Amino acid sequence: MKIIVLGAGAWGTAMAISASGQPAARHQVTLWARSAPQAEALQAARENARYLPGIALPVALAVQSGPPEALPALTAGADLLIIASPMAGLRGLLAQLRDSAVPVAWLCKGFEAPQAGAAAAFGLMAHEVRAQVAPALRSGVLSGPSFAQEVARGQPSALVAASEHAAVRDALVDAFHGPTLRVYANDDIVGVEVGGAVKNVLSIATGLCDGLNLGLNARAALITRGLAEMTRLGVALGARADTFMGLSGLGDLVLTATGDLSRNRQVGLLLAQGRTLQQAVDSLGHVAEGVYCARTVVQRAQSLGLEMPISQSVVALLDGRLKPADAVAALMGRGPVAEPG
Ligand SMILES: NC(=O)C1=CN([C@@H]2O[C@H](COP(=O)(O)OP(=O)(O)OC[C@H]3O[C@@H](n4cnc5c(N)ncnc54)[C@H](O)[C@@H]3O)[C@@H](O)[C@H]2O)C=CC1
Ligand SMILES: O=C(CO)COP(=O)(O)O
Repeated sequence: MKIIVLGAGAWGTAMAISASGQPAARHQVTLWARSAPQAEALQAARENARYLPGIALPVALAVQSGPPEALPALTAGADLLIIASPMAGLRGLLAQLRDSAVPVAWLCKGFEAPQAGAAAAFGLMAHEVRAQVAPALRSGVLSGPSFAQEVARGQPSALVAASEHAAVRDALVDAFHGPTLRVYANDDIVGVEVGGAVKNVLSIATGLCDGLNLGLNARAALITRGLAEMTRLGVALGARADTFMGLSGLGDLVLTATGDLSRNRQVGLLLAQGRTLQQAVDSLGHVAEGVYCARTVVQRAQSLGLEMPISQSVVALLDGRLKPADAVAALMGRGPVAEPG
């Protein structure tokens, strides 16, 4: 297959390495960076020293750059396009690809920030952005528990490919399923996207919990009640409940709530140490999507009449309305609730 990965951060680079194959070549893969100097640095070092240091690019992996306006021409002969930008870059890239006949999948996990002058009062899921700017595109999402460093090193991982189009799901399985990476198919794109977005907010909460040394009981309670929150929002938005017991729900939540490679978890750990949000974000050098989508998660829940107490506490913390210890007190001080619920 001819695959073009748009976005040369940690995750785009890791997925390009995985599809390209090492040592045996698998697919014909091009990694596109929006900045020419970044593409030149990648090409010269054959390594993404800025975003994924210490991992060599496969010999067969091509690197390109160019203005986004050139993407329709660059991508015309491909079999599959992968958008690997943060959520903030999705709308612009989809707009460039709106007339493409090539299947497209995005890797970003979050809700888009509310757009100035938009009809909707709150931010959108990725497939809702696609419906606005590229309604004819055949598209989907690839998500699930997957730290870039581990996938790039060929350590065993599993992902979920979600799309309403069987052809898109099949293209993603053909492109990425292999000896070290399993790709499961799912037609519940709402569930997979909600799982990928909300787990980022919950990872900030568990980072905070661990940074405050609240203990393993507290972390298990946060993960479990967080999963209930995530499922409640997803089902209200049209997802199937069982999707949240899969890779992009429980799987990604467990990974990023407990794994120190998670940038969102790192934000929580740093806030617990008394760093400001700005200091925490600046020290990462990578995007932590939970910081940008937490408010939207809560707004969408409130617009549906739902409570998401953990996510609401994260928003209050990010906004500076609550100090870490007060966020814990607010959660523990809630009245009794029946389970499941
Ligand atoms: N790093 C990981 O392990 C994983 C990340 N993801 C998701 O993938 C997305 C990207 O994450 P990373 O690659 O880790 O981020 P990163 O912070 O390592 O790199 C972001 C990349 O996107 C580029 N970029 C930023 N704004 C852009 C725009 N407007 N248009 C085009 N490109 C733009 C940057 O130049 C940079 O190359 C995020 O939504 C993240 O949640 C998903 C699974 C795993
Ligand atoms: O989504 C991820 C792994 O599945 C990466 O999580 P972070 O963005 O928190 O690093």
